Amino acid sequence: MTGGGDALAQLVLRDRDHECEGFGPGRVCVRVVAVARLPTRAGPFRIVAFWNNRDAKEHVALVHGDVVGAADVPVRLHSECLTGDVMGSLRCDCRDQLTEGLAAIQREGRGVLLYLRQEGRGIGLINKIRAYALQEQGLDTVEANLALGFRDDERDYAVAAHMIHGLELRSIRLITNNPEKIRQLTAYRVDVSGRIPHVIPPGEHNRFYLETKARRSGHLIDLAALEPRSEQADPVVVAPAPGTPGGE
Ligand SMILES: Nc1nc2c(ncn2[C@@H]2O[C@H](COP(=O)(O)OP(=O)(O)OP(=O)(O)O)[C@@H](O)[C@H]2O)c(=O)[nH]1
Ligand SMILES: [Zn+2]
Repeated sequence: MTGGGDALAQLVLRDRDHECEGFGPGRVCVRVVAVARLPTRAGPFRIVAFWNNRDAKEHVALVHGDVVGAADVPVRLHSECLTGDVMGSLRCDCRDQLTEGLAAIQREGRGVLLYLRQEGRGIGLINKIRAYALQEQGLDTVEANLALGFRDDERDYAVAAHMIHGLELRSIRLITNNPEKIRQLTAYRVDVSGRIPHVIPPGEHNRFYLETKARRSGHLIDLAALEPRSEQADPVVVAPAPGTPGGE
């Protein structure tokens, strides 16, 4: 069965009364609370919903193949980006990273994408839009966060680590360019047995953003080696109506 459904369903039963000392400074503890099939454009997944004891954020895992109890499982940690993931914003590379992350897991034949509700690298949607406004005045992404009184990256991966332990992944190959994710997960006792690079070619609007990630935030991205990508290349889904611009 796609997604190792039975083993995942068992986790819901296992976690009914789960309570541990928690992970990280916030002592966050999560429970697997629901599992269902999720056919996607990228292929078949199962979606696993997690409850946590600290806030109302509903984190989920998309699981493909048999992963419970497995080693060297490809794992992508995706941080929520409403503007990119949902609206197709070209200011960042998040939507392409999400699509490519799911595709990579399908190619590998198994894997997990954790969709983490860490909008704006943990500062939230309103503050991310404030940061965008500052970037329009010439600040880069790091400077904008600092000007708002935040660290350049407020994300903590304790919840992700607990989710990985909750799925009983023995070791993971992390799909990322961000060494901080590997550092934090390792500190939370996740066995990171390898790294799979996750580089999206730059487009016109996000080139400076990607350069800033490489230059200032330590991401392992060699932009010079990448061919530029043509943006807005998503095929239209609905054909223009006759009589409208672009229509018959
Ligand atoms: N504060 C802030 N957050 C942003 C900005 N642009 C994108 N984000 C957020 O950045 C997060 C994605 O993180 P990235 O730094 O792109 O990538 P990463 O996940 O750290 O690294 P990889 O694993 O290599 O992809 C999402 O939560 C976005 O909402 C920005 O200009 N300012
Ligand atoms: Zn984004």
